[in-house]
Amino acid sequence: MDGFTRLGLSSWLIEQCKQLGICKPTPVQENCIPQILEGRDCMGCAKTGSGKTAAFVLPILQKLSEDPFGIFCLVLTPTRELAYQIAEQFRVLGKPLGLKDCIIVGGMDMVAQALELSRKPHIVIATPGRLADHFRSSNTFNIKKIRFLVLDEADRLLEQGCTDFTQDLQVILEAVPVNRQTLLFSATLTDTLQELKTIAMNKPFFWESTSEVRTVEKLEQKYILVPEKVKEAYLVHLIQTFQDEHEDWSIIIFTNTCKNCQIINMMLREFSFPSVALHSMMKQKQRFAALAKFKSSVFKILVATDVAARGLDIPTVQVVINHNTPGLPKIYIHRVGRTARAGRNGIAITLVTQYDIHLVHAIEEKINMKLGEFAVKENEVLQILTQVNVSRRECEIKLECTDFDEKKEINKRKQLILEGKDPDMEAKRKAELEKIKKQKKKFKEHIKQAMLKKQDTEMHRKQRKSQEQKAAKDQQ
Ligand SMILES: Nc1ncnc2c1ncn2[C@@H]1O[C@H](COP(=O)(O)OP(=O)(O)OP(=O)(O)O)[C@@H](O)[C@H]1O
Repeated sequence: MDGFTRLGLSSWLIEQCKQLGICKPTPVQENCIPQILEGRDCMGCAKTGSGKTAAFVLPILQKLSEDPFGIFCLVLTPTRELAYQIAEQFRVLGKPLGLKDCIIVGGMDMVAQALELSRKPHIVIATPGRLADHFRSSNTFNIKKIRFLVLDEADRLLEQGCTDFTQDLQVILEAVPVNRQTLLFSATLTDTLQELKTIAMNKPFFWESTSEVRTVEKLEQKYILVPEKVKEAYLVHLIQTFQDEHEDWSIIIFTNTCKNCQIINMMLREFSFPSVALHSMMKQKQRFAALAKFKSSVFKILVATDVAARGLDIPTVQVVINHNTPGLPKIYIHRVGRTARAGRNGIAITLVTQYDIHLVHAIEEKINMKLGEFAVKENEVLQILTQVNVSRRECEIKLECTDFDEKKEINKRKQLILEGKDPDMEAKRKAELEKIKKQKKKFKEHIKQAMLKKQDTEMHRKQRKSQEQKAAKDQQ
């Protein structure tokens, strides 16, 4: 019997899978699909690029085909780009059903979205913030009868990171029926397991891929130890090398801030590299356009913040470069998971400064393997060092001449107002917190120094005593 038939999927769905080159189920699909078809809640934790999306899309489509009504399923996901990608999988696999889907994400026209929602699509794919806004502002639709609630990248949706989804999630969870089927997927579920169990309350089936190493086998993982000030020269050298040595190449570079992302992209363009940026300070239309150009290989380099770290499935990406070492191992796992997907090869190179070595140790402990050192021709880097540093500085100055920082400040204030907070009060509160933090740090340092001094005095006292005892013995 065919792999997918064995799992209980209908022939029309199997035919759709074949058209996408999906012929044999991956382990997460093999284990989760039958349980979902049986009606159980499910938590699936499997490595990046292992087919988790189809593991929930396929059984949902099958159930929808048996009893079609809208709104049948709600999928929540942390980023806008990911929402579009998931919608595409539903569309392609669900084509024979005449599937109606609706994407509800920030940065797009809210009135048009409300209209679409009122037309009762079968599947709604949303980022929590915008969907919660719809609930707060209108009552033209409801999701009281949905059969499935999916949280893709579930752990991220529960985290209180730079974008905190928890309040919006609360609004949404109050609007969905209790007797729904809840499906939670991610490559890094385990840290948030207890919280997730409060959402998937119906004795969830939990499946985790059993593998010692948390990243995929075909991913080569390397690091380069570099001083902070010469990172860009190494970056340019690495890209140049890949360009020279490979015909068909495609790279994602992860950076720590929107500003850095913008500057690095500007700088790479100065060196005539085909690069494009993706970060949250860009307008949504620009974000989609950038990603589309990268996906279609018009641009071979995507410089991105962590907005692109999770879920994006771009098979042509062979290299991931971490311009900064991620502060959390799970962010590392998702970032490097943008390459070596679905059994392909890939390489991830992390630029590490002397201050980040402890972060690398934490990553190695989490993924259960050591990163190897990437050999670099230092003399070649030295040759371009000055040119690259000048170029970076020029780009910084160019950016300072635009209203980038101002825009950032305005965006922050807008966000605070949306959250019902007073931006000026918040700024005051932040400044006070900062002051307290500094005082605490100073106090800690003071105590540390006092302890060291005490230890030092104690050691000297012991040394003196033992010398005196020795002298007394010698005299005797
Ligand atoms: N059974 C299969 N056989 C071959 N390819 C598959 C199979 N299932 C899914 N794929 C393909 O594998 C790729 C990765 O799948 P997907 O994006 O669902 O990964 P994921 O597990 O969600 O990864 P991430 O954790 O990064 O989000 C996609 O291009 C998808 O079409």
